[in-house]
Amino acid sequence: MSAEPASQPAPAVEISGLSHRFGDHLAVDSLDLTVAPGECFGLLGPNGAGKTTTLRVLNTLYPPQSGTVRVFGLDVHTQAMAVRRMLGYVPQQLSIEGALSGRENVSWFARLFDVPRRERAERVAEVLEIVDLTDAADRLASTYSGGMVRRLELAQALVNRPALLVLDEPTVGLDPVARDSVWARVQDMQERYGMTVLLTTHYMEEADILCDRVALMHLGQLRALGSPAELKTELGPDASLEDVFRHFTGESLAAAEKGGLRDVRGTRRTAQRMG
Ligand SMILES: Nc1ncnc2c1ncn2[C@@H]1O[C@H](COP(=O)(O)OP(=O)(O)OP(=O)(O)O)[C@@H](O)[C@H]1O
Repeated sequence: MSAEPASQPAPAVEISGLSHRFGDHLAVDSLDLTVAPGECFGLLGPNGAGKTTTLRVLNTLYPPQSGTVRVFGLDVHTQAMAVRRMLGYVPQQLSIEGALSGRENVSWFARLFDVPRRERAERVAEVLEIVDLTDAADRLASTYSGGMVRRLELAQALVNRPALLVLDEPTVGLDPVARDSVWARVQDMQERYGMTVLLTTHYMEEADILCDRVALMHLGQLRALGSPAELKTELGPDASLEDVFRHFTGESLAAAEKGGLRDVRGTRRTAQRMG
């Protein structure tokens, strides 16, 4: 009897022919993308490239208008609840409640994501420890610095031990030390639990260091795909990932960062409202 062929593990993310319109505007245009399990994958591109829209379809927030999106083989449209259980998501906008303590914020997410009641307190303490917020856990979140708020959001996203962690510009508006601290936690989690990470960032040096592969999007379309090293080598011996970005989008990073600053101001306004 011939042996059964070994079945391939499903990709962590499989996007085929995804398009998404807002009225007449085509925000995502026939996107095909596959992310392997365990990979750290960066979705890059200037403001308005379609990155957040893609993540929102993936996160089951928007139903796919055309094409298919699967997370570990599960269809985001027909198996949305099962997909949500596999996901941790840190959105661009702040998602924490300033009038609750750090611990209460994470506990609330643990309830929301069906972490069994008996395990909740322990899991909440575990993720607060991972993001180095144990000492501050019982302070109101409105007293946290920007970096602490981002680390708290990371703790929220991690509390259900997601197989896929989706981060939409998690370090925007943070100083370099706080940014490093967020990424160190993400890498630690990835190593500990073999998590797949899909992130967007406007910081090319971060993408270069952190990501196994990156996709460059522009005007809703995929323009380049590969490891940072491959993309840089294709462009020239001394090319940086910023050069690759400029080459494929025709935009300067300064323009992209201008949008980033807009986001920072928005983030800060939200933080002020919280506090
Ligand atoms: N809810 C919406 N209604 C109308 N247009 C939208 C909506 N959300 C996004 N868009 C438009 O779709 C396009 C893609 O937006 P998206 O937020 O996905 O881009 P992005 O690559 O994430 O940009 P950024 O880096 O600024 O976050 C943009 O032109 C944007 O203005």
